Amino acid sequence: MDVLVFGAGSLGTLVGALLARAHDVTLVGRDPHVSRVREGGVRVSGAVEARTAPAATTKYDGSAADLAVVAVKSFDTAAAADALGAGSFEVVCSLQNGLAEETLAARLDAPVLAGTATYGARLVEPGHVECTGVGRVVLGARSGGTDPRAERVGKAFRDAGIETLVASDMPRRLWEKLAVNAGVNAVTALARVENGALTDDPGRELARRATRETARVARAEGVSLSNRRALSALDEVVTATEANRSSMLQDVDDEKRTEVDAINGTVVERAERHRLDVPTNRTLAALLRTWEVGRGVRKAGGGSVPPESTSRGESRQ
Ligand SMILES: NC(=O)C1=CN([C@@H]2O[C@H](COP(=O)(O)OP(=O)(O)OC[C@H]3O[C@@H](n4cnc5c(N)ncnc54)[C@H](OP(=O)(O)O)[C@@H]3O)[C@@H](O)[C@H]2O)C=CC1
Ligand SMILES: CC(C)(CO)C(=O)C(=O)O
Repeated sequence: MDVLVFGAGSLGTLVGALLARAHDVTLVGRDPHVSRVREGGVRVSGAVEARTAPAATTKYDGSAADLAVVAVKSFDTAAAADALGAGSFEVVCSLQNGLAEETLAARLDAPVLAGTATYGARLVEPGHVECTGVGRVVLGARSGGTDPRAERVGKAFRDAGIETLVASDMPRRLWEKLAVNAGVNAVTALARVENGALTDDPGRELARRATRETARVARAEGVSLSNRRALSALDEVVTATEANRSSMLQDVDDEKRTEVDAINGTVVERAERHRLDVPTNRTLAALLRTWEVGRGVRKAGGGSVPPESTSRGESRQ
């Protein structure tokens, strides 16, 4: 398969380097990383060890490929879609957090698959990515059900030794991941703690509230995600990743823009469409946006301050 990986940062470089064990891969990223990959390939260390030599470029020239994997941060999704619009692909697959598939599908002619990744990745230096944890890629049709293109992409990932599941319930899986990220990422980033701190109160209860609210919004969107399932996913992730600094905490550590808009911000925005109140997500989003404005990584005025609590509080099903 010819594969284009758009967004060769931590996750894109890991997935692209692993895919290059079985496929022709081109990474689209930034210098000096791209120059280093061109000179000496990619070194993968940590939980997976590999050395591969994908092609790399800083500017996508519109060449066709069988598959485009999108791995930019959520706030760059629309720009990535616009750049990819110059090319032609049998299929495009996002591995980003949030609901990026919707943005891609709205802007691209090519069919778009939904995907999630629980592999951990960290770009150590140009040309060198660390796999901080072997997880799994789950992908499938955006609206659920089966899609032969998803089967082909799943096989391509497995042929390259990437743990991959092709699923027929992607809407639920995307919302379940969003519900976990809404709880874990914002709370750990604001409290500056590893994920394991959410094993105990008060962090545990705060994360659970954000997760419950998200599951409620998912159901309003027609996605079958019970509170029990979402909370059990939250517990599982907190236990399995207790030593992790969440991706949002890492962004805060590095004083970089976070994915708050795509995570808690999306929950708030979708809740408003259904006239639901999600006070915990609203407050977490406002605090993170306040931090972003304060650090100068976000323009002032973006996002609203939460109104005083209303009587329509979260349900506790
Ligand atoms: N890292 C991880 O372990 C995991 C990440 N994810 C998700 O994957 C997504 C990516 O995360 P991550 O890899 O950590 O993010 P990174 O910031 O490390 O990687 C994104 C890369 O894409 C580059 N990029 C953005 N736009 C362009 C462009 N137009 N042309 C070329 N390069 C571009 C960015 O460069 P620049 O910064 O200079 O703009 C950056 O190097 C996120 O949604 C994240 O939540 C999911 C699971 C695990
Ligand atoms: C699963 C979790 C919460 C692991 O830290 C994650 O997805 C993230 O940090 O973005």
